[in-house]
Amino acid sequence: MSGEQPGAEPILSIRNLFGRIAGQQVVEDVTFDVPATGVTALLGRNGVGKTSTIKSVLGLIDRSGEVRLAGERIDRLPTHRIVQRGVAYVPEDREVFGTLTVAENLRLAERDRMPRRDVVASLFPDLQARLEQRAGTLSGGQQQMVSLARALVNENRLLLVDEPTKGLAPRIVDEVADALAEAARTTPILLVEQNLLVVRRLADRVVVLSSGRVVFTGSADELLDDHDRVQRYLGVHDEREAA
Ligand SMILES: Nc1ncnc2c1ncn2[C@@H]1O[C@H](COP(=O)(O)OP(=O)(O)OP(=O)(O)O)[C@@H](O)[C@H]1O
Repeated sequence: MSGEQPGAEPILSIRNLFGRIAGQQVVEDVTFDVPATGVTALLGRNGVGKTSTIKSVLGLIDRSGEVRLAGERIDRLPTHRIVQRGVAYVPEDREVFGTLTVAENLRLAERDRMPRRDVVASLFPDLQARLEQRAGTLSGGQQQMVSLARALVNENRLLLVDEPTKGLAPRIVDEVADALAEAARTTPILLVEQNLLVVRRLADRVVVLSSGRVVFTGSADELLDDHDRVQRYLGVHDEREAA
């Protein structure tokens, strides 16, 4: 957890964001900030629009509204320009190149002149032993490590990470959370996460969506300590049930 400086400029500022998929409104007038340090968790029941919100920020779906990265408007930029400005995306379902090796997957992601291979090696020692293995033959947890490593090999200003622990065994969930905690020491993260134990461990702030709209913003502890709210917004009693 980090102490946010009061009044510090947010790394991401979202105002009145709308997103559409196939003519359907899936993000409706969403407004929130991501502070310049720590982890902000984007929460909500299945299908409320968490992934669509991230995709709207990145310009991966049709969107309107105002999005600023450290004060600079990015809502009219194409996705590759947003990524070039230092926004990394770790999509849901990993999306590694299955027929390529781990090393090839990592090399393709290198954007900086001095890629941070040492950071990746120390965060994911297991991958170092598997550099020549085809990514499609890795376990789900190992593929998630590749997906995270592809983001962390570059220096970023913001990480957008979508459900990184989905479907993983508890021990692997801990490893992924360890890597995110380490990454968050230097880079702010907007994290979509269903596992509330992970949210409790990593997140400073939470933003809760319902039907494409923001229904709660506040500290992670404020939400998670309020079991009625957790039940109402997330459909589970507490973080143990959600895990
Ligand atoms: N490609 C698509 N075509 C049509 N509808 C879509 C598409 N992708 C998402 N949607 C719809 O948009 C809405 C928001 O989906 P989204 O994936 O953003 O929700 P989510 O909160 O991330 O859900 P989950 O937690 O289940 O991943 C849902 O009603 C979903 O069915």
